[in-house]
Amino acid sequence: MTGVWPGSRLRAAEAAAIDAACAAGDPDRYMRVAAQGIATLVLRHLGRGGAQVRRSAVPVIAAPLPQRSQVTALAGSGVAGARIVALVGPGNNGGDGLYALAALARRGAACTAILLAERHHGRGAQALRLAGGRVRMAGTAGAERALAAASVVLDAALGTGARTAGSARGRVMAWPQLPDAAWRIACDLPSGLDAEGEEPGAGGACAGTEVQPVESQPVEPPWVDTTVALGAPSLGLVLGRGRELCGEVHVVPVPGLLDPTLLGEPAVQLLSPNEALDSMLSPRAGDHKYSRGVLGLVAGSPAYPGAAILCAKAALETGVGMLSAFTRGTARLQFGAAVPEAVVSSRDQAPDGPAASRVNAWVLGPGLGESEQDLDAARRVLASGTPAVVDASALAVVQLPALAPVPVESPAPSRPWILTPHAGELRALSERLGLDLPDPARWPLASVKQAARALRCVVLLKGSCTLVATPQGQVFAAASAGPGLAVAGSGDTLAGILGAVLTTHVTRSGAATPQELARWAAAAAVVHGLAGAAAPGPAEGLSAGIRSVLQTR
Ligand SMILES: NC(=O)C1=CN([C@@H]2O[C@H](COP(=O)(O)OP(=O)(O)OC[C@H]3O[C@@H](n4cnc5c(N)ncnc54)[C@H](O)[C@@H]3O)[C@@H](O)[C@H]2O)[C@@H](O)CC1
Ligand SMILES: Nc1ncnc2c1ncn2[C@@H]1O[C@H](COP(=O)(O)OP(=O)(O)O)[C@@H](O)[C@H]1O
Repeated sequence: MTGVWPGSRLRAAEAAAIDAACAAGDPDRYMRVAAQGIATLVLRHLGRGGAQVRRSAVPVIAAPLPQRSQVTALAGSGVAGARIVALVGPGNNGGDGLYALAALARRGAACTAILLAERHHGRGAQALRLAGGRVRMAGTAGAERALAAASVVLDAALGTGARTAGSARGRVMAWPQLPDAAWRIACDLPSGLDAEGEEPGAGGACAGTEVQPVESQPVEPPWVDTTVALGAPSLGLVLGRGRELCGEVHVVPVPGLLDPTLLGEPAVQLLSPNEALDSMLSPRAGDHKYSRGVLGLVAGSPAYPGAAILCAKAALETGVGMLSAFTRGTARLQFGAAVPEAVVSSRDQAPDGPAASRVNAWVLGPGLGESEQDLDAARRVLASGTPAVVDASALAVVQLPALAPVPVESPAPSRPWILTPHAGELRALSERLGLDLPDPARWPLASVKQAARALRCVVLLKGSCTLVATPQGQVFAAASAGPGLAVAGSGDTLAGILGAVLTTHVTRSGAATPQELARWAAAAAVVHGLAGAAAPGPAEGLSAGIRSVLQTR
């Protein structure tokens, strides 16, 4: 897993190492390592990958869309003569950019640094000049020409220091438009994106929004094809607009820079595709359908028959031993015809009828509807204490725990549930139960943590980066999904994947800790995102996407 921290924590954890490098007479020691990482990613784009890039060849976050710039033809054509421009800000982010350009100029690229402010990193600029590169002020004819001709643009205007601008707040930097036709790479994070801000009250802004300088206009962060996080990724890359703007994210290790004791626990842990796929249990040689696990489904209603079908198909593709569906009316017939593998019973059989006796875990909610009769079935299942995914309209039956919140050290959850709201559903839950959560659309991390703590169960908040919190405050994240998943029925598919993962795990290993539940939930969300990328289009196709993703294991 890759830890993600607020920018201020990263800055605090690197301060001592940078001070020590200064005292030793080599203040730019870490900056040169970071710059080498940036340069090698540019070289890889140009078709001349270096060793460091091969080591970090798998990005921690894959681009949500195919690369947006149009310059794919350049890839493979090599570095000699490539026109590379860096937009250089006044701080150390600009220093990274200057040193990276210097490294690329030494490899034969035609490199120009465009200074966005008078103040800049002098030694970095000197290194660039010595390597044969040019330094131009923004707004000059030379700068404009270089920018227009660039095939690669490095955004090194602002990094994690953007928010702590201090005296520079109010001074507006020259901010040229990045050319669409160039491949764009950001140094640490797209400039002007806030790396901070987990919760309201800490300065107003939240991670992943544009920084708000006190007196000047907010800087509009650019979108880029690739972001190179230096040392470790900051929260701005996963929250808010981060997923939309940062493209593919690579972490360049900068050994010795970050002091682990000052860094502490990450705010969020990102699950990689491989880690997620490893959480998908394959059947063992001796398995039979019951040892593999039976998933119970309280879903579908005459008004919404399709959601239960999408959910069931996703669960079957992910892999369960058996699926037992409890539905009603005309939905029962439709479900039986569409999912012939399932045993279909009437809703009032859940969870005590014979067909429910072997159910190891439940999914409640997809297409359930709002009638009291249907919601009662969900209530009965929750009262049974069997692990459950609580989705869609079933969220309406969740109540606050009877006891005061948080026996934080409790090893197993008394409520082995995974709630799966999107921001609107979490807001509604918060209002109904008087939780007083911050707005989940604006403060996803704070709201999901507070919800999990108050409800004393695992909460998965859906979004472009899906966050899963335990009552103890640990948060896992899935950032594999693209906006193609924003289609009706996509959430039902996630519930099905999650139901299958939950069922197979609890059947094999028994009671689960909240941390295990949360990790499985994040794994399911990663697979959901990968399935969306493999099978773009209507949600019906996501089952085929799941199959192709799981075949890569
Ligand atoms: N010093 C080192 O050895 C290392 C530095 N690192 C880099 O350093 C960055 C942080 O550097 P800094 O702390 O210098 O901060 P930044 O370079 O991110 O930006 C802060 C600078 O920009 C100015 N500024 C901020 N907002 C402004 C605005 N709206 N208009 C005009 N000026 C504005 C501030 O006064 C300050 O000088 C990281 O993001 C990373 O890129 C990494 O390379 C790791 C190693
Ligand atoms: N822009 C986006 N980028 C990535 N994933 C998205 C985006 N929009 C939606 N999703 C994902 O798609 C799913 C939508 O779920 P939901 O809103 O419950 O849909 P429905 O109820 O129609 O099935 C969630 O898993 C969410 O994380």
